[in-house]
Amino acid sequence: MTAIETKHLTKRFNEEVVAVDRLDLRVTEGEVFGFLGPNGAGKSTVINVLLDFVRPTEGDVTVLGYDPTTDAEQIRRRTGVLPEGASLYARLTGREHIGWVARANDATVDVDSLLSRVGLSSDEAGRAVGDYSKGMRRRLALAMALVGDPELLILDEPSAGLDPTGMQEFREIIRAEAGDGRTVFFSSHILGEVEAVCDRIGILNDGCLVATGTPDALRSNLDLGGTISIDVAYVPDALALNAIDGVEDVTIDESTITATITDSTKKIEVISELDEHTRILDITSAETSLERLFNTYTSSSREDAPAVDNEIGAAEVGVKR
Ligand SMILES: Nc1ncnc2c1ncn2[C@@H]1O[C@H](COP(=O)(O)OP(=O)(O)OP(=O)(O)O)[C@@H](O)[C@H]1O
Repeated sequence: MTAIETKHLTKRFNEEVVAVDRLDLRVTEGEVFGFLGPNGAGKSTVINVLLDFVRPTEGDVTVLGYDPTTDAEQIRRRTGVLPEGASLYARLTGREHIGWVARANDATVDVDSLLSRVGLSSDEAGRAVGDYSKGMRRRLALAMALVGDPELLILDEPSAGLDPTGMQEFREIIRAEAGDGRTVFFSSHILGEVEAVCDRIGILNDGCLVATGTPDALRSNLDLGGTISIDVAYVPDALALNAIDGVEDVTIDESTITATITDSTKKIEVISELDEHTRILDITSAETSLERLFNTYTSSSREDAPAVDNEIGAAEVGVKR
């Protein structure tokens, strides 16, 4: 079943600002969907529309089968939200925060067990939030979003401001909470975060969805290739690697030859060419990072964004379910 669907969703704030432009998006129930885009791409606006904090200018939206403009209450009851700048009260303890959210939502909750799911010990739960680290605050805010056991979790930039260890811990918690069929929709401009956690990614640029798919499928669809580094016994005098179509930037560092491969099928030609002229000792091949893929999609202006080719208007390149 579909957890989130938008059809031709457009949000204009005024004549000049088109924050979301004819967005067609489908998130399946139970998947972890990463909504990725640079600052100002329109991610928060979409989230605000899903929760009826902002009304669309045009288009249709359903969340868990409900229309936010008429049934926002139903959606909010079934959805846990971690907003970008979730505010906490310095004098209240972690436990008191959870109790307060539970009362406001009329939910029963085992406070300590919920807090331990996000990595806050019973001892920490009793401390005032003013003493919490950034990571602890973020984890508490996530626990608040989990009160009531929501079907859908919407996380807006969940790891903002966390250090790499904090981000890693947060990723693990999100992955664990995504079990049991819960849908997770989270926005980020940090590619590594999305790549590590999500089943599927949608890349938003200038209010338009420019690609959707699994991280692997997005990478292979663009065939951005990667690099190959080959350790050789000696570097041959004449090397014709640059002459191979799809091979660029050949560099030699002592006995290591490295080349950028823009067409991944050409790796084997590079190896054969070297094998003919020297003795190969070792081969290291690295695929293109999703970083490059992200840059490829988001560095383009709306006019020259990569072609889109499916019924929802973005390059859907495979769904892992
Ligand atoms: N209330 C508003 N009034 C006018 N313009 C707005 C409003 N809210 C957002 N915008 C504009 O809409 C565009 C999209 O903003 P949005 O906050 O949705 O992007 P974002 O992808 O969430 O960015 P970030 O990662 O920086 O939070 C931006 O140009 C922003 O300035």
